[in-house]
Formats: sequence, C-alpha cells, structure tokens
Amino acid sequence: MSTPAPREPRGPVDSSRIPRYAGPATFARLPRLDEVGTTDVAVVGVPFDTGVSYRPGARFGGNAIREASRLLRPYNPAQDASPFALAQVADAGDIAANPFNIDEAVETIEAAADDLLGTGARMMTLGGDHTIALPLLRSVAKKHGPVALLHFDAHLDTWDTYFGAEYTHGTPFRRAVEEGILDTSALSHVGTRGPLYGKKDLTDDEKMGFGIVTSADVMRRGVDEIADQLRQRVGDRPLYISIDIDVLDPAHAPGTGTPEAGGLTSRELLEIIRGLSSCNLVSADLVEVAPAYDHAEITSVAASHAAYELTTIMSRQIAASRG
Ligand SMILES: N=C(N)NCCCC(=O)O
Ligand SMILES: [Zn+2]
Ligand SMILES: [Zn+2]
Repeated sequence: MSTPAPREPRGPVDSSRIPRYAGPATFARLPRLDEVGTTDVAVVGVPFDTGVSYRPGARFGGNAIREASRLLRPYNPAQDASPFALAQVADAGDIAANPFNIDEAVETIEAAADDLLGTGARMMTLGGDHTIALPLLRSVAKKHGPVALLHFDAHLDTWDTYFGAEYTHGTPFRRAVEEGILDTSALSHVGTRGPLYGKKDLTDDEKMGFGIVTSADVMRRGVDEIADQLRQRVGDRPLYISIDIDVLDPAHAPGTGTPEAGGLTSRELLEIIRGLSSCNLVSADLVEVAPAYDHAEITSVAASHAAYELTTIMSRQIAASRG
C-alpha cells in the first residue's frame, strides 16, 4: 500500500548560508523532531554505557557523531539519492536511560523505541554501548515479528553473562535469540576477529543460527562478493542492521571501548553497507563510539558516514514505497 508523503520534507540547515560549525549539532544538521512534528526516519541517541566490560565512554558517542556529522552533505552519490529530500529525517534527541540501573535502562529504551516506531518511523539509533541493541530489537520485533540481523562487529556479542549480569554489551544477541525476536534463518556477524574465551563461543554462536563473515574474509573475498552473500542470506525479510564501530580497525576507529587489531577499513564498511541498499532495512543502530579515545574525530566521522549510508537506504525505501 502506498501512503502519500504528508508534506515536503524539511532538510538540513543550508550550509552555504549558515556555517557548518555554527549552532548546536543535530545529526547532519537536520531539524529536531519537535520542529517537524512527525518523521519517517528518527535519528535518536542513547547515551548509555553501563553495560561495558572494558573502557567506558560510549555514553558520549551519540553527541560525538552528531558533531562529526556537520560535514555530511545532502546528496549521496554512492547511492544516487538525496536522503533528506526523499523522506523526512529528523533528530529525535536522546533517550534518557538510567546510568545506575541496567534493567531499568533497558526497559526505558524499549518503551521509547515503541513510541517512535509506533508513529511509523524507522529508527537510526546512535549509541551508547551494544547493550542497547536488545531493547531496540525487542521493539522492532513487536512491530515486524522476528527480524533478520546483520551484525557488524569485531565481537560476537552472543556471550552468556558477565559477573552474572545478563544485560551487557557482550550479550545482547544471545538474549535476542533466547527471546525469539530474531529470524534465526537470516543472521550473520560481519567483521568478526580477535581472541575468544574458548572454541565453545563459536559452536554456541553457530547453534544460535549465526553465520560469520570474518574480517579476513572481507579482505580475501572483497566487498562485492560479501555484500552479495549477505543479501542472499537476508532476502526480502525485514532487516535490522547493528553496527559496532569496533568492526573497523583501530586505525580507522581508535575511539572505542574494546578495540581489536585487524579490522575493516572505513571504505570497506561503507561499501558493504551500500551493497545492501536493496534490503528491507526497518531500523539500524550504530554503537560503541567512545570519543575520549578518539583522535581528530576519526571514529566519529567514520560513524557519521556509516549512519548516513544507513539513513539513505531507509529514506530511499520509504520514497519507493510511496511510489
Ligand atoms: N560489544 C563490544 N564492543 N564488545 C564486547 C566485548 C565483550 C568482552 O569484553 O568480552
Ligand atoms: Zn565489538
Ligand atoms: Zn558489540
């Protein structure tokens, strides 16, 4: 069914009139949600990092990405699209998650996502640590049923518990499988690498239904072949993409909490995302940017570009569905 666009989307601040570095930062200098009322794509921050196992600081990731996104321009040549003209994209601000109580934070994030998705918007969430993917997936699954998942990360994040805690940044996808909110015939990690606790990490992960495209696979087989394989795995199912910025090599993303050598380049990540542009992307997150360890915004610039590509995929699809 095609629904008419309610009005012309309001785009970013015109950077030929108002310098890019002026004023408070919203993602890509887009309007705030309260300035447009409703939106097709909501860019929302989740400043929460109580779930981390190593360096803290991802609570500042969303605002660092917003700052770094001032230089994004309105036409995306790689996808031949003007994402902010095809659909309304707006910055919905931050979800106020309790930093002292993980269970409560997880509930708050799920409820806020329910509210946004309930308006018909798709979400582009800026973390925050990877814990937040669980409540976001819960909310997405309430709307779409179990979803396909492409998870870009150095880590599996299908571990069981840390210090007895079930909700951490290393465990969201095991919880999600246990809860039946993922379509276990269409799950893949991308960019996996680095030391594990034991081989069982991999056998458990495989039993949950995940495929793995390692960082070395990307290097050996190339981005086009990898994107083809991922597209085939996902088909036309509703797809959620979760990007942990540590999927990038620390040379491309030093500003993160659990860095691992031997990762993707930012160019490889962006090209793989673009190769997924025909997938039915219902929402996405980008997590684990920890700006205190960053230099010259290397990490947050890469993150802002990845979020831009994801947003472009969503707004193209929204425009296409309106005909
Ligand atoms: N989700 C991220 N970034 N890291 C998970 C690492 C879990 C660990 O330290 O074992
Ligand atoms: Zn990770
Ligand atoms: Zn992760």
